[in-house]
Amino acid sequence: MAASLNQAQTDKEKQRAAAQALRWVSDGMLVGLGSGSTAAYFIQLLGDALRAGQLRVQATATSLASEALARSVGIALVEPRRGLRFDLTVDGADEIAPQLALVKGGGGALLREKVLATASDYLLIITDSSKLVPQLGRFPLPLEVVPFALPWVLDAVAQLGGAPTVRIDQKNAPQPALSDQGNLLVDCHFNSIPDPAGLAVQLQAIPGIVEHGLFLGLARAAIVAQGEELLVLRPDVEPTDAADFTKLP
Ligand SMILES: O=C(CO)[C@H](O)[C@H](O)COP(=O)(O)O
Repeated sequence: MAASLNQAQTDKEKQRAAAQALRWVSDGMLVGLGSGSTAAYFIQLLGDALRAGQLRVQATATSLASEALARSVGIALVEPRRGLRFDLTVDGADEIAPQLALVKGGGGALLREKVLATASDYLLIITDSSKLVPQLGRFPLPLEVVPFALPWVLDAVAQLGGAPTVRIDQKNAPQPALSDQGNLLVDCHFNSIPDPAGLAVQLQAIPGIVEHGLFLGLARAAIVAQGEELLVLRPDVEPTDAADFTKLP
């Protein structure tokens, strides 16, 4: 695992991962745009490439913030519709464990992120090295929860050992943070998640949880910047130097 980095080093890694991801975008693709700071770097670079006439793509974003950024950099957006599938979705992550098991939703966009990941032929994750973990659970697992169901969801998650807390809107404390869909966000402090698939089944069975932040079996590859290295991680494949790839592996 990487030594801890300062903010400037982390930002540099995020930018390098995002720049590599741009090399995997082909002309004419329909692209899903992720959320968070690493995805924002990618959206900006994609906008640069479009304005320079190097690429033509259309996109859909996983959050209102990413949608606004995409518009501002000149990316043509398509609305959700039946039959719509994405060639590639590029998104960040809060944790990456072996086999590309992920925790996502630190930015509260987990529902739309999972919708687009599932509607994509290729989910590519881009992160700095701090996101690599041997096991999921150190980062609090986010849930999107229907407000009416909150008390019972908190009881049920506490019984699973998740030590749930309702996320606060930092700009409007002590008001709770709301997702783009107007739902509440609950962060679950499991500390370690030895059986992510089993936990996902248990969470899906709790009424009122609209979505959880475990992304299992969805990512096809992750580009992880680690200092000067750029690694491509894939399930069941040894990490590879990103320089070996100029298109989707
Ligand atoms: O899941 C997410 C948002 O819901 C983000 O992808 C995740 O929080 C990573 O963010 P960042 O790139 O800022 O580290």
